[in-house]
Parts: sequence; structure tokens; C-alpha cells
Amino acid sequence: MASQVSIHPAVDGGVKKGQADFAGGTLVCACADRPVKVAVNGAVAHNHACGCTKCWKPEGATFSVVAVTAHDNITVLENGDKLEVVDPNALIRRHACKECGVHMYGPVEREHAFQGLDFIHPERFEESGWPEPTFAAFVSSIIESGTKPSDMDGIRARLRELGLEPYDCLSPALMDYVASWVARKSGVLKD
Ligand SMILES: N[C@@H](CCC(=O)N[C@@H](CSCO)C(=O)NCC(=O)O)C(=O)O
Ligand SMILES: [Zn+2]
Ligand SMILES: [Zn+2]
Repeated sequence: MASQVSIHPAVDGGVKKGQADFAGGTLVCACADRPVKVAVNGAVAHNHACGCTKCWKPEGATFSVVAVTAHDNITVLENGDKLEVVDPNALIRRHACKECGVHMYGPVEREHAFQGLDFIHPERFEESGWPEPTFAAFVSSIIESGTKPSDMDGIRARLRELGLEPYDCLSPALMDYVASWVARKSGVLKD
């Protein structure tokens, strides 16, 4: 049976379709005083629910909702002095608000298939219309933050009910993209 746990407040009531022409907006942290504001001037893609321990989740959520945009689209508008990098050694250099903990943007600077992209949390947009999440990634990882293994069947059933196909890494399309990048780099793939 599908689990009753909160996947994420933005999807618990059903996944709301975004606008195809969504072209960015302003991300705002959760601080009442001096909130950090970050402009995203461009498209947002590959939105997904993520069960990993590293992505920021709102209170009570089992998954984050996280997407990518080109790094060139990102501009810190206000209160950037409140930002700190959560883990400088991680692939995604998540910039979080020191006061409220919300992750504002996370660039991939290393040589990697995702280099030049930033991971962002679209629920922090002041504007509506951002593209809806289309799959669930790193689902088994929720066990690492305390979900009982025996609850996993119900949670995967709930994700399917919401139209968020569960995967234990990224989606097949993204995994193929990453593997193709690696194969091109090593010379195995020529095209
Ligand atoms: N089991 C680990 C998985 C962490 C992980 O690999 N997360 C992915 C997805 S984040 C958004 O989709 C990743 O690419 N991480 C790179 C990074 O965090 O720098 C766990 O749960 O911690
Ligand atoms: Zn904040
Ligand atoms: Zn994640």
C-alpha cells in the first residue's frame, strides 16, 4: 500500500505541472530578516525529487526537490554575506544560508558531465510556474537519514502514485548522459 509519509510539501497534494516557458525568477531563503536572494535568469531543467542526505529538504520532508540551471544564469542579489559552502569537497558546492540552512545554489565546478550547471531548489522561487519534478532519484538513500527499510515498498508505491518513477541513482537518461561523458573522455565513445 502507498505510504502516507510526506514526500515533499510541493508534491504531497499532487504534482502541479509547470509552465513550458518558465524562464527563471528569484530564489529566496527562509529568513524573515535579511533573506538571501538569488536571481536565476534562464531555464530550469531536470527537476526531480532527491532522497540523498546532501540535498536540502524542508522540515518534515523525506525528499528534496532539486533541479539544474546553467551557472551563467545565477546572480546573488541580496545578503550574499550569509552564504557558506556546506561541503567544499563535494561535487556540488552547495551554498547555504548560514542562518536558516536553505541551500540557494550549488555549482559543479569540477571536470564532470555536470560542469557548468548549478543545482537549485525551485520551491524557493518567489514565482510560480517552475517545471514540475518528473522522477525520484537516490530513493534508497532515504534509509541513510532514518527511513526504515521496511517502509521502502510503500514509499516507492507513493512515488509511483504521484508519477515520480523511483530510481536509486539518477534517471536512466541522466545516468546515460553521465556515462557517455565518461566514455567520450576516455576515448571509448567517438561521436
Ligand atoms: N547515498 C548518498 C548519495 C549522495 C549523492 O550521490 N547525491 C547525488 C544526487 S544530488 C541531486 O540529485 C549527487 O550527485 N551528489 C553529488 C554531491 O552531493 O556533491 C547520500 O545519500 O548521501
Ligand atoms: Zn536564510
Ligand atoms: Zn540529492
